[in-house]
Amino acid sequence: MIRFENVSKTYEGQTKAALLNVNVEIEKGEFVFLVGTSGSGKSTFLRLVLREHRTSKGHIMVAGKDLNRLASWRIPQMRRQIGTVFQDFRLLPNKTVAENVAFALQVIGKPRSHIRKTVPEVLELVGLEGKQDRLPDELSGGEQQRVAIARAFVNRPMILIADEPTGNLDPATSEGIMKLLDRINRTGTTVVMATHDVSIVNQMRKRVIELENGHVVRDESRGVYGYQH
Ligand SMILES: Nc1ncnc2c1ncn2[C@@H]1O[C@H](COP(=O)(O)OP(=O)(O)OP(=O)(O)O)[C@@H](O)[C@H]1O
Repeated sequence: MIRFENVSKTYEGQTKAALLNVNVEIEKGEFVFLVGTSGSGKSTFLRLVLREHRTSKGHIMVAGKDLNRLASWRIPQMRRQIGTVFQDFRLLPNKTVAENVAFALQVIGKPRSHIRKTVPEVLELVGLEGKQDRLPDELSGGEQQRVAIARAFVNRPMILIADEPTGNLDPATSEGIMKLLDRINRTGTTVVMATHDVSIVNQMRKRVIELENGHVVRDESRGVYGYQH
């Protein structure tokens, strides 16, 4: 589903590479944690998958397509297949819960009848039934993140990218969010999540890819956050 072939990325004006000779293959339906200290290259990895940046060297294949060869006009179409969730939720503050989720479908031209049917379904899936008319600031952080996940998933993307989705949440709330991401993963969606959350990684026992100074230094199935000694 996602393949990095000898990928290096050096940002403009920088001498040090943010990623260096990264080779990674993520299969359809996998759940992968990306870990590593601040600045190790996790966000760069995710941004390259979204084609927010180009590689400096090497190739990235997403669903069989080489991102370097993708015409610019095809990028929005490619991104529709990838849902994104961030630490800071990024909801539209003046739209209700339902409107935030519906908006994701409106912008890709889905018919109104489809939106009317799909939005309540996905709100139920994320556990927000009854809260569809609230504004984001009338919700807890965990609920806001559920809206963001509903919005990312409503279009049933092949891949869900989550950059520190529990970074602003307490441990109990984070656990609920992880259960939800796990449930989404079980529908067949490939999930790639960058995190610093030790206890979550240790609890979930999924594949762990660790980056250090832009290198992959560890790639373990059913891994833990740090090395086991
Ligand atoms: N837009 C940019 N321009 C220049 N350098 C950048 C840019 N974005 C990231 N970098 C550099 O690339 C390296 C990797 O950064 P990246 O954001 O990928 O790390 P990270 O592992 O996601 O860190 P964090 O856990 O703090 O989010 C760092 O040295 C960073 O300073």
